[in-house]
Amino acid sequence: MSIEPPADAAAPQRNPKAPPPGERTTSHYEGCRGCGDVPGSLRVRSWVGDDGVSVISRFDVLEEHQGAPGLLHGGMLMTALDDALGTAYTQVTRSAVTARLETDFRRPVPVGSTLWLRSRVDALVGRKIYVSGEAHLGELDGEVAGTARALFLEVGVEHFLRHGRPEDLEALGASREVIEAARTAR
Ligand SMILES: CCCCCCCC/C=C\CCCCCCCC(=O)SCCNC(=O)CCNC(=O)[C@H](O)C(C)(C)COP(=O)(O)OP(=O)(O)OC[C@H]1O[C@@H](n2cnc3c(N)ncnc32)[C@H](O)[C@@H]1OP(=O)(O)O
Repeated sequence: MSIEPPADAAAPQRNPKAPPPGERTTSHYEGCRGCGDVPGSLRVRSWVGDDGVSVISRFDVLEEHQGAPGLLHGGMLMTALDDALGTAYTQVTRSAVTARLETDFRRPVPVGSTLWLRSRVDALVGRKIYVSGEAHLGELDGEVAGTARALFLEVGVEHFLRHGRPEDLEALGASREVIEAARTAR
């Protein structure tokens, strides 16, 4: 399925409630293995870009992220890109999940390096959010190690209530009655 935004799609507008340029973005979920502060997380950190719409993210590549000897696992790079692109859309719209993520792996990434990612929303069409980004080696204008394009689909809170585990959602403040009602809803 294509994830090319329609040529006449409206340019995304910045959400006035989003943090200002330069400010650190908050993790969308503390338990996230991309950006949460939990064991096993890649600990991707993000900041709002100078234009107030793009997002800059940092990923420090460690031993535990290897795929081949001394080199970053491709799936880990995809996780970092998914998270960075997901953070970019939260600057302009409500919650959404990744429907499709396309990644090009352009350069091997050595353990011990830092990746700087830049991501932005390209278009919003109904529930569809088209996002793209690049991962640069060492600095923001460093060599491009990977590029990604993604389609996120906006979902309501009922998506997480219906498909998620009750104990995780209760920890976020949802009552058991609300969770059960959402799980049994058609
Ligand atoms: C008290 C509770 C509080 C909870 C708070 C939670 C806060 C969280 C907030 C924010 C999260 C940010 C997270 C960012 C970072 C991490 C991102 C991830 O890892 S997400 C996990 C991985 N992704 C999934 O698990 C999706 C699994 N898939 C689905 O659930 C469905 O497939 C879904 C929702 C994506 C779409 O299902 P449909 O039934 O809603 O929609 P349909 O009808 O299938 O598609 C709508 C349109 O989109 C196109 N479409 C769908 N999938 C496509 C694809 N793969 N490629 C191209 N087009 C696609 C279709 O062709 C259709 O297009 P036409 O309207 O006909 O033009």
